[in-house]
Amino acid sequence: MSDVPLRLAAVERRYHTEAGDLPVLRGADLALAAGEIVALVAPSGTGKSTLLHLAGLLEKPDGGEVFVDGKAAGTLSDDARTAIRRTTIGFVYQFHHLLPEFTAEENIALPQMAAGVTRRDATARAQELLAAFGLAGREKHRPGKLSGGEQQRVAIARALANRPRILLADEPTGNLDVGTSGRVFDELLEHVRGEGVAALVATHNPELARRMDRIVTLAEGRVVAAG
Ligand SMILES: Nc1ncnc2c1ncn2[C@@H]1O[C@H](COP(=O)(O)OP(=O)(O)OP(=O)(O)O)[C@@H](O)[C@H]1O
Repeated sequence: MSDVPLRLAAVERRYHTEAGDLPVLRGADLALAAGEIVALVAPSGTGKSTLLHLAGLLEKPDGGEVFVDGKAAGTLSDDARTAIRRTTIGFVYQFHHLLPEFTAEENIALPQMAAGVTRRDATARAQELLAAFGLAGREKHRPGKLSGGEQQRVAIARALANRPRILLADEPTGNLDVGTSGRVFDELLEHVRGEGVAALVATHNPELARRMDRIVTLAEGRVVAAG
């Protein structure tokens, strides 16, 4: 295993629009050390989601390379990229994207079963995570029966279920009221630190950003250090 679970090297991404080419990332470099938690704080429209999609191997860069655990993603087959997304990377979004017809426990067990874990072990891990997030007793609830904060806790637990080395989060508490957001965010950080996961977390909230190890921003399509 590499000591640098995630590295972006000279990554470029442009979108083709009716008005012409829109260069969003223009040689972005970023390395996450094992267990390091980095905040990505940048104005709207500067490319935070784009960078997270590339880091998560959901899209391919137009130039440069993304390295996951030292492996150049561009050299991998689609199947190998999918396997890395399942086992090495966890994702949390602003909206929870839980499956409404499944219980909290099943939502956390299913991605583990997709990665080859037995139902029994996946359910045990789901229960352990739900308890760690203060949701013991809510295992059989469907997402619609949970509060916004509880839904987001389940989504975070799901992202950690396969013990990823990397967590990518895009405004993970952006949909919650201020008080709940702060609490859920602290729980996210506690569990990410506890499990030694490297994390890249996009947020508009400077107060939440300061709780992380380091803050970076985007300027002219590149990653630069922020205050
Ligand atoms: N699929 C696409 N096609 C064309 N343009 C796109 C596409 N996706 C993003 N863009 C444009 O690229 C730029 C960066 O978008 P991105 O979503 O990465 O920004 P962001 O920093 O995450 O913004 P926000 O903070 O508002 O979520 C924006 O100008 C956006 O309009």
